[in-house]
Amino acid sequence: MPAKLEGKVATAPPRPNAIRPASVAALAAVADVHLTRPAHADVQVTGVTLRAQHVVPGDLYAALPGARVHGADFAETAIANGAVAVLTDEAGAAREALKDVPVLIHPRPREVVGLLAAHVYGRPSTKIRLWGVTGTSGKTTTTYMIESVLKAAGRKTGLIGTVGTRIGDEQLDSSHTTPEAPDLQALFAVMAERGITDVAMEVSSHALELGRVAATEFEIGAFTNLSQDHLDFHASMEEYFEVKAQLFDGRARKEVVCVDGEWGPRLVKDGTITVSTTGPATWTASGVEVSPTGEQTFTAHGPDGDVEIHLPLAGSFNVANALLAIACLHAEGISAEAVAEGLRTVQVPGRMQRVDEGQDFTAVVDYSHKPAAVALALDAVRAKTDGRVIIVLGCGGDRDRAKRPLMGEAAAQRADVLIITDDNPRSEDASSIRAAMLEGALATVNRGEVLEIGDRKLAIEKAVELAHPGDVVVVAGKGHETGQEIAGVIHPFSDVETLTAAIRKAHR
Ligand SMILES: CC(=O)N[C@H]1[C@@H](OP(=O)(O)OP(=O)(O)OC[C@H]2O[C@@H](n3ccc(=O)[nH]c3=O)[C@H](O)[C@@H]2O)O[C@H](CO)[C@@H](O)[C@@H]1O[C@H](C)C(=O)N[C@@H](C)C(=O)N[C@H](CCC(=O)O)C(=O)O
Ligand SMILES: Nc1ncnc2c1ncn2[C@@H]1O[C@H](COP(=O)(O)OP(=O)(O)OP(=O)(O)O)[C@@H](O)[C@H]1O
Repeated sequence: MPAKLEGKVATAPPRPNAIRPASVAALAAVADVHLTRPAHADVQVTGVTLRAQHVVPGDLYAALPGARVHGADFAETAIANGAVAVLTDEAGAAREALKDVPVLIHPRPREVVGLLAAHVYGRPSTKIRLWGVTGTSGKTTTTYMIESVLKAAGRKTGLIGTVGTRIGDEQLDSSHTTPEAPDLQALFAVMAERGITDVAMEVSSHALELGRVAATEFEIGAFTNLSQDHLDFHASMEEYFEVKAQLFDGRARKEVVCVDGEWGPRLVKDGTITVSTTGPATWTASGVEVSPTGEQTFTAHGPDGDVEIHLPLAGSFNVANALLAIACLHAEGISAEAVAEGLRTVQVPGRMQRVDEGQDFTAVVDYSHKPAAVALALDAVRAKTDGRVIIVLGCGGDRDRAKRPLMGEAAAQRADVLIITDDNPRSEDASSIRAAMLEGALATVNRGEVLEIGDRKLAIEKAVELAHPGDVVVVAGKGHETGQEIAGVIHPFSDVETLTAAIRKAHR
């Protein structure tokens, strides 16, 4: 019985026009894998994909063993869509559906799929300059900063990350922060084909662990910070760190590391460029001033002198993100003028984004969905108000359960009103997620009151209703996202739109 295809399938990623076909025999040699049917050695492969629904004629279908299903369960669909060869493991190769196609067998096929895709698409990462940013928080923001400055410097840029993918000014949706290896290699090839010279990209720990950035050469590897997250996927913080550290094992020609906190210093070796907001480093900042609307000015001190920075983003952590971007850009010879200009105009959707309907309190949407980020976001708004801080906060389902009480704790310690609500419960019972957050919130010294309102729209409306003049309402967790995933179905939901509507409805 062929497996049931998933209803929710992300849009197929773009493919390059110019393809250099490779024979399955050549691919078997590249990845040093066993080819089951040498009689088919000349079959020509023109693309690679690991999603059966995205196969186009001429593709190698990578049927990977997954945590939920085996890719070989979808081989019939892949072949019907035109797959001419399959990469899989021994178990996959035994499937009846594969009896007539050439099969490349590897004990861990995920490890070689990136290499094969890079070969088929002509090693595209060597044709562009890749700026890779990893770390728990700040990846999106730092890549947006790098992209904005590179544009100001006249480069043709691409961007790959959580909010979306950009090829020049064309915007595509992202289903992952870092795409799967074949999609990523195809994307690099498309970007190179369209004359993109520089690509700022987020490198998630999932990507490093799952080989999504195999056969990818980075010009710059940058590290923001590490705090608790994804402990459903990584066994411990130490393992999580070791995975992040893979970006600094020779894959990048230049390494730039934020050494604030305990983890960054462990990545420093001879030649590492460092940045810090708290101690000595190659790049430091001084004279940080915050305007009433949260914009920041500061002086960045680097090896060749100072750069005056005006940043339209609130939060002290954005000074750290900016320093990291500045250090990367300086290492690549980008002028101080372009750095100042690009940072002066940078905008990052859903990150400390203000919603201003002329109301008498401040309203902010922020993508903070990790305990450390919640703490920093609340500290940042607290520093700017004499009023109360009200936060609407949830926690995702089917992800790191250990962080739920810590999210509740971080918020309850800092907010005058914490409204615990839902945020992508996915397949889980939303009330049990809220209960775990509540447990953390009630186990600490609360600054104020804690409410529980599951319905996110009602929770946001309640926050607006409770706000007094001069207060700050923070709607945290979803940032730029446009949907709420409940029981496998994505319901349209935007924090910015909901907050805007709530303020208008309340005539504030
Ligand atoms: C832990 C993780 O990342 N898992 C990814 C992994 O899942 P898996 O190996 O278990 O695969 P599976 O779903 O069992 O499927 C097995 C094989 O069958 C294929 N298949 C499966 C179903 C189908 O209908 N058709 C089909 O072809 C799949 O493509 C796959 O090759 O491979 C799948 C196929 O690409 C991914 O969808 C899946 O991402 C899951 C859904 C996910 O949510 N990942 C998140 C956590 C993630 O990667 N996040 C990071 C960033 C996190 C952050 O920084 O906050 C990211 O880079 O996005
Ligand atoms: N350097 C930083 N240190 C701590 N918190 C940060 C930092 N930069 C951003 N944040 C917080 O994290 C939130 C997400 O920021 P951003 O999207 O840039 O991080 P990210 O690493 O891309 O996150 P994700 O991996 O979840 O996509 C922000 O809204 C802010 O609250």
